[in-house]
Amino acid sequence: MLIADGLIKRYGDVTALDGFDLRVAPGEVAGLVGHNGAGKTTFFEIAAKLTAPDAGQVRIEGDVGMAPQQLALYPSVTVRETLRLFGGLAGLRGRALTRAIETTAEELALTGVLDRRVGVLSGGQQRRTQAATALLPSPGVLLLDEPTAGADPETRAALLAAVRRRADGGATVVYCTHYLPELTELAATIAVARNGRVIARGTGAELLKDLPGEVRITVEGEPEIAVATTDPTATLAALLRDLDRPVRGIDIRQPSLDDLYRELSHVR
Ligand SMILES: Nc1ncnc2c1ncn2[C@@H]1O[C@H](COP(=O)(O)OP(=O)(O)OP(=O)(O)O)[C@@H](O)[C@H]1O
Repeated sequence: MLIADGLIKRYGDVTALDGFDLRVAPGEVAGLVGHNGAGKTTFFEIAAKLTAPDAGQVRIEGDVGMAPQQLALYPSVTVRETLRLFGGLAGLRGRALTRAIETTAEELALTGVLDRRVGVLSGGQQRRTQAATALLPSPGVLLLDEPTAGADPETRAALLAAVRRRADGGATVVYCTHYLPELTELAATIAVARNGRVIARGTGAELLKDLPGEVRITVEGEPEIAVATTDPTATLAALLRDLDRPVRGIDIRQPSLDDLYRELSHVR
């Protein structure tokens, strides 16, 4: 469980967090989205106790595993040594540590590179190694800051599956991304951050409920008609009733997470 309550964090005259609240339950993946500078990374740093808030608090049950946005790995040691180090720091020893390294390497497709030095790995392999350091000890709380940035589709799929598996095993996960379809794949709830606060929170369906979709109709000899509506079926029926020319095409577009994001961030 993770509860952040009224976090405030200032850097000089920049207010990075301005009353940031977030509650995430065990077994839940909360997708944290928001514009550059919204305060997501600052929240992670406070939750992981890397920095202290000026006000407010974070309550966490269990250990924290964090994959920071910037790769933070030692280039001159092997992947296996890296995982040994992080697993050891999390308290794993002996056979339990060896088994955790093997399982995590397997699920993140790192088995073939376990004995290669981190510095010679591809960007995607380094990304997976970074994620593995956080996932390996199966911590109670996972903070993942854009873990799939620059990852190819296979890497992305492996990472998402591994994250979902940890949540299904009871972990509390906060997953930061600018790539919204990932949140659907993760069956994540959503927290939208803006200017240092969480301004919308819920499941995708809850947040999309009041957002308009669009109905488009092409009628012979007329320009296309496009109508924004929260009730596409009723709107379509009304439009069809009033038309006296043959219809050439109908397109109904439901609102998407991208629309939600644009609406809430006012990025147009
Ligand atoms: N150590 C720091 N010193 C000064 N300012 C900082 C520091 N860390 C963050 N900030 C500022 O705080 C604000 C929030 O930054 P933060 O990195 O938390 O945003 P973010 O939502 O993670 O952005 P991004 O999507 O770009 O990763 C920004 O204006 C940033 O410049």
